[in-house]
Amino acid sequence: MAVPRPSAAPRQTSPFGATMQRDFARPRLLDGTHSPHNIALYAFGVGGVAGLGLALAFLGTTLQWFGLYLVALAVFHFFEYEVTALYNAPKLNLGSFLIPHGPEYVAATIASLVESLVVGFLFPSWAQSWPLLLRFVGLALVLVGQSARSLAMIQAGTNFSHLIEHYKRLNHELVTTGVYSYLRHPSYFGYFWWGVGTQLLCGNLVCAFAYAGALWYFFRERIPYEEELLVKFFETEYVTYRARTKVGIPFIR
Ligand SMILES: C[S@@+](CC[C@H](N)C(=O)[O-])C[C@H]1O[C@@H](n2cnc3c(N)ncnc32)[C@H](O)[C@@H]1O
Repeated sequence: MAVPRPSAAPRQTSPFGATMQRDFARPRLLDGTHSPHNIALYAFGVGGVAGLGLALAFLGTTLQWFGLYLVALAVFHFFEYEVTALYNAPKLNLGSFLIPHGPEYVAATIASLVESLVVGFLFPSWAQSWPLLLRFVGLALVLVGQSARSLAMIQAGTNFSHLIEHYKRLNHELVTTGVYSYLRHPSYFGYFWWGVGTQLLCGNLVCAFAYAGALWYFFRERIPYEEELLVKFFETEYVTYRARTKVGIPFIR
């Protein structure tokens, strides 16, 4: 999850990196990347995860809470794509689904499944003793986190990008209104609390701490790096804006 410093001439890579560059000026759905086959495949994947989650949750299985996590996961990825399609169409490509999301992300999802399985089948009394209140706190965090993230993407519009931009585009404007008037990184705030919330919802004590730690470390590295670039882009305008806003992730200022 380490993020290179600007001085290290960073280049962001992603399984979709090359496509992302190429797609920038193209109309969506009219190129090979957005072929009906590819769209169908991704929609099937997201829908399948949501369906599996709903089945686990509502058929009263041992993995019922993990099932709700799968539903939250499917909703998250669907919104990443759909909000980009509606509010940031020039940057839309299949990478907008944010699937896959990197090896750490896959490992985190598997870890959550493993903990849910171990606790559910080997220590069922521990699973039953997990306070319902904590599950509701988790659900509330998932809802707040998802809303903050989607709202940030909507309000930032074409100023939002899934990858950090290293050069200022002519039409890149500093967003300081709406949710950005309180939080200067609302999509990161949302993702952090959403992630922690999913594990409280599952009743996964180890993963709740592990997710909080990993996400905290990731954003503690990423935010100063992104802000260094934003100061270069917007100079005193960003410095002033930074001084009057919060991050909303513990111990990151
Ligand atoms: C993944 S988005 C995250 C945006 C923001 N950090 C957040 O959490 O909502 C990263 C891109 O957003 C841009 N960005 C971040 N804050 C911004 C702001 N207040 N106004 C305009 N662009 C911003 C950065 O230049 C970067 O290319």
